[in-house]
Amino acid sequence: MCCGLGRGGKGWEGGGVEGGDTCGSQLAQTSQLSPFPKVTGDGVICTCGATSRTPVFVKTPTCRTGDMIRGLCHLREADDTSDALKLAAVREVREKPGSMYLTLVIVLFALLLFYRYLKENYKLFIKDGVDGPTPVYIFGNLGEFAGKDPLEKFTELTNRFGKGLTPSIVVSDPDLIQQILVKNFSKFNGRPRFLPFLHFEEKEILQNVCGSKWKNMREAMASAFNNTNIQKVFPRLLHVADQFVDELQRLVLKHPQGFDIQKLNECYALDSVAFTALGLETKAIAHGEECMMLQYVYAYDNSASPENAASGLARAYQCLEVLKIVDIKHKRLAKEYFDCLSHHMESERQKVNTSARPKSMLQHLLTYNPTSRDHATNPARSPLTTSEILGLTSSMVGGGVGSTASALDFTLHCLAVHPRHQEKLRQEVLNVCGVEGNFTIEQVREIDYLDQVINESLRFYPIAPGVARTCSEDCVVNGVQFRAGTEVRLMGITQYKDPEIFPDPLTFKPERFSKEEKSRHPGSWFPFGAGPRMCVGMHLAQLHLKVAIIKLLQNFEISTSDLTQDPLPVTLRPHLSPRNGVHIRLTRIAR
Ligand code: HEM
Repeated sequence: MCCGLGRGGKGWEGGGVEGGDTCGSQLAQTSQLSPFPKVTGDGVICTCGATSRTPVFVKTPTCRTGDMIRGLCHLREADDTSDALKLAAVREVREKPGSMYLTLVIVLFALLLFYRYLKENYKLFIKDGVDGPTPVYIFGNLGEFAGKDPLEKFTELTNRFGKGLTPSIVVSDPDLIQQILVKNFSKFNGRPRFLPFLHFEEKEILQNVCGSKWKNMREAMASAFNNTNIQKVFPRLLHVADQFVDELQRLVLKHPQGFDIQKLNECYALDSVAFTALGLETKAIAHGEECMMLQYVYAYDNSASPENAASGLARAYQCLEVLKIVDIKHKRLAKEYFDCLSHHMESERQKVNTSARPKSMLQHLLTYNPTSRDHATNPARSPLTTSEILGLTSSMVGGGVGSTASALDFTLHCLAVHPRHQEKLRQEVLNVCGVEGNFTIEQVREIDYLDQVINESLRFYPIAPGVARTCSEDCVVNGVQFRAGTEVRLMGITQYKDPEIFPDPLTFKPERFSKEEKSRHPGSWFPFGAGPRMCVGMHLAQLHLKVAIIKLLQNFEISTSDLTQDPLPVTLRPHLSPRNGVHIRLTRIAR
């Protein structure tokens, strides 16, 4: 076990998809308290002007940036002033030697207090017996992550400090993971802030809320994603998948030597999530990047991505949330996007009143009304407010689009570079679903090997390399001390490459997920999270992936192109995504 990484900078947790942040609860705790006692009053010499009585410039910690700049300007002015003024200043200082000394003593005392505070804080993990890299005051272990791939750094730290606990606190022990996510969920039910630049409406999304509000919203959302509702929206999914295949056909004619399929996958993910879950036709496949909703998804993901330096810093230092003002594009798009969702929600509300049965998850939410009996047994259950429904609607787009698109990217890449597995899968697909045309949801669920291929792709390229929770009360789990307020990161990625859990981990072997070989510790495989807060859209997501893959395999052979890179270079946006696109070549299967 180890501890003490500086928080922020590099990290991942997207649309509910969490990852191994470069984190450090030591730093987190440092930043929660005001670092300096406020030192003002007569005779205190500072750059703030307001409290200064003399032209002597000493930077005190109470100064804000603006004040500092102003102070520095004063200093420059002072340099240029006449000797007479300088003499006057010196005289004034000489006249008040007592106040000078007093100021110095106060400043030194404040510095001493601050140093002791830091020292105590940075001993926290040592006291609790949690081993880890030595943190630097203020910056934690942030420096160790500078210019490095955060996933590789986490793996290196796990190797250095063993499986168990690593920074802020990162857990990679299957038993402890299971305990935290499932059995001790009541003490670890919150999720750390992963979107530093939230705009007003985004605060109500499921990924961000906690406590009884989360419980009520989650129950409503879980009931909207039940099996019956998923079955009802299945024909819509087939419809979007047909558009996906039509567009592929066009791209194959235009680029017979291969093309980058990443953007089209994003469009498919948005159109399918929006049409099935919200009953909204976004038409991203038709309009591409001109689609406003797609632009919003990019901006939203970017605002949580470590690729975005401003938000990376704001994740590390909460006070830097002010940098949100530079996130202008995201702000503009968030407004347009929420206006569009509100408008759609109202029109769906009209349809609910006129049609007998809800047809999308959104319509289910609009009619969600826990009975008074439910309310008596569980007071957290209450009808949803309009802004909660809007928040849940947005959770589906924010949580579902980027992650589904990335999962499709990686699975198609794996099929392109492993033609033998692709052929085996195609044979199963054709046997069950036929060589062309539509199929039923039951047929989709029959294709076992499809599950295995998707799981193995998620193991190779985990969209969510880990998930995160916040500890709500001091507790000891499996002999390990957790303090209230600590952020706990549960790492999957280190286990997915562990030969003791997944033998021969660098080989793509879907069969390791077959029923015969499946038995493994539940805390060592959780691509959709685990416990009460796991991905609420998992079943729908799997269906989206499967339908696209089936349609594609019915129509095309997938192979590599000259630009294919294997393994695929990846990045965090904030979930794991291909960094330079997904270059494949498709060949139409002749019938
Ligand atoms: C392959 C695609 C997907 C992957 C890999 C994925 C993965 C995840 C993960 C790892 C979490 C965090 C779970 C935890 O903290 O234990 C999560 C949360 C969430 N996901 Fe997904 N997800 C996918 C698709 C979807 C889809 C299609 C939707 C909705 C339509 C969705 C909606 C959500 C929501 C709302 C949450 C937050 C749940 C909560 O906080 O209660 N996800 N997802």
